[in-house]
Amino acid sequence: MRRAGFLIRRALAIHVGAAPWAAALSVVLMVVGGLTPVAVAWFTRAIIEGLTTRGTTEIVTGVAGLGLLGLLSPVLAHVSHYVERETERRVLVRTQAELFTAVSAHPGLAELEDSGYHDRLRLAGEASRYAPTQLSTMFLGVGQELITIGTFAATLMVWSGPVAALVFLAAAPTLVAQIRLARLRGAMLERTAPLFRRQAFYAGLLLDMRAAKEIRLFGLGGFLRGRMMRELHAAQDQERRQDRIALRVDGSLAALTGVVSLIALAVFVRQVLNGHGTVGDLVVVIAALAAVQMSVSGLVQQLAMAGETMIMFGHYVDVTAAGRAPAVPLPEAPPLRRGLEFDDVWFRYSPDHDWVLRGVTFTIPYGASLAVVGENGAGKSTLVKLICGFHPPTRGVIRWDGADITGLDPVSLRARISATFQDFMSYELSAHDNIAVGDVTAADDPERIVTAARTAGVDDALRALPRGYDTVLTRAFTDEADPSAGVVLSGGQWQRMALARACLRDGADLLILDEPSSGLDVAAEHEIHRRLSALRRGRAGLLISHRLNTVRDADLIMVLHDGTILEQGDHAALMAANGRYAELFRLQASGYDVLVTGTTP
Ligand SMILES: Nc1ncnc2c1ncn2[C@@H]1O[C@H](COP(=O)(O)OP(=O)(O)OP(=O)(O)O)[C@@H](O)[C@H]1O
Repeated sequence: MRRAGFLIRRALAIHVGAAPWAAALSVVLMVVGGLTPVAVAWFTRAIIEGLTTRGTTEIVTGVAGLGLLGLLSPVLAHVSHYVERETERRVLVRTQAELFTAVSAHPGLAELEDSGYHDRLRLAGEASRYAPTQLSTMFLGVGQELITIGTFAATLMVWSGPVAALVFLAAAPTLVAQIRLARLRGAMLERTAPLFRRQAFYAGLLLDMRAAKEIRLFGLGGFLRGRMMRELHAAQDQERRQDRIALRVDGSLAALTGVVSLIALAVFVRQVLNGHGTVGDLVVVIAALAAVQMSVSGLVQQLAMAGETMIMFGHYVDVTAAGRAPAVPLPEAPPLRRGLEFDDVWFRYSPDHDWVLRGVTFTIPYGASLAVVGENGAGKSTLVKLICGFHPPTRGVIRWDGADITGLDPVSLRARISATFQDFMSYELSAHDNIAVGDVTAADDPERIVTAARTAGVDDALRALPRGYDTVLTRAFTDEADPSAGVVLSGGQWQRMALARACLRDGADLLILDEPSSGLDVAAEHEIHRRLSALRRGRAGLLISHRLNTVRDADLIMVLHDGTILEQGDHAALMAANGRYAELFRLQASGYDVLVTGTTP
């Protein structure tokens, strides 16, 4: 109950904060709406009493009252509709801003890699569109129904206290049942969330341009569609089961209320026949019974929806509350002058996973470069995620100029790092914007964008596009008037774009390059590495690569194997040691000779 109260207060706060005048108007409309049915009943009674007793004043009062209500009601219905729509719009602006601020405020990746968080996020996203408005509207709706029921209760009491009590007691089980049903429905929504998420995933995959080639070549359409439909059927089965329970409960309780109203009506008709009351009184009683029945079913609907909406809104409140800035702001990361140090770092993605890093210790002195090599899954990219503060080390410390990075403000730390990730993004934006996302402060400085593109060796290719740097790099949003407007780059060109993004942050203290040239041809790779080693100069550099010819210039080379450092040293030392590095280097060099000269050494 305390949680329900908290959620309603939060929804009302969003409503009032987004549209204060609309909230005030809604309260007025609620009171007017709640009093209207009883006013209609009493004015009708006045007319009937006037007609039977020839009382002109009563007839005039009744007709004037009904006429006024007849005029006001439709106008107020339109005003109310407008106020609701305007409130929805303003609340949506507020909730979308709040939700996406919270999502991007998460400093790490742990939440985003958690499927439970994605379910909550999906529900929170849905809730942000309607829940706060619906909850506050329901709160007002319940208020309106209670005013109507209260005023009619007083009316029925005038004629027969016990019958009035019976009518209201009959409504009690309905209300209790609705609260139970709302809980069941909430639990059902949580069970169906993962099913709908997977259904959306398969649907998205079927529509994804990047997946289109493999889906067609491997004939995956039917397979993926089958999985999508399986998830949809499973989710709908849960919904159907819930709807059938609601049908049984609601149907029985509605019949009970109907029977009780019928008994009450028979009692009142008998009372009038026995001379205790007039035809006008009977009209009011009939109106009261009908109104109470309507209001109870209105309340039932409001409460049924309120329970469900509250659970959905709860996800919104939880998601937006998490990821807020810490109460005590962390100190900013200082400029890197000494270096970056890993001190006995152990890491696993969760307690259920195996260790990925097992006691890794190394230092990248400022001004020097470290190259990390090792087989697939050795933990190389995980090192990058830890340096960027996406995950904290499970044990051990990473120091940035001597300071533990978990104690530093992550935003300021990342501002001092530039990186190309192995799984870099290809944004469906213009070529200019695709580079500018590396440092949005350069968005209005074409000179910096072009310089970065030149360093990454992609400037010529971008100039040759139909609209140069303004060409949109996707065919998904093509302009019908100009079909050449959208262009798709090659894999290697996209990799250069990712490099250009990293080059744009030319003031960064640490440059991280994770497989920066895996998609480039041999000549291009050589050229790019020449430029990148110039870029690394005068700062700390971390290069991860499977192509050992690209790492030989690094000051220190580290071979990672199953999360531990197998060997380290510069190229010459490692070759002399004749260990794993030397073995791999010779293997690759022989492959290269076969490729280039057609001879084996
Ligand atoms: N988000 C994650 N959650 C759980 N396990 C993960 C996650 N990311 C990576 N791993 C696991 O961590 C291990 C190391 O992965 P990592 O990407 O660091 O390897 P890598 O050395 O960069 O490999 P590659 O050369 O193939 O890029 C792998 O076993 C991988 O399955």
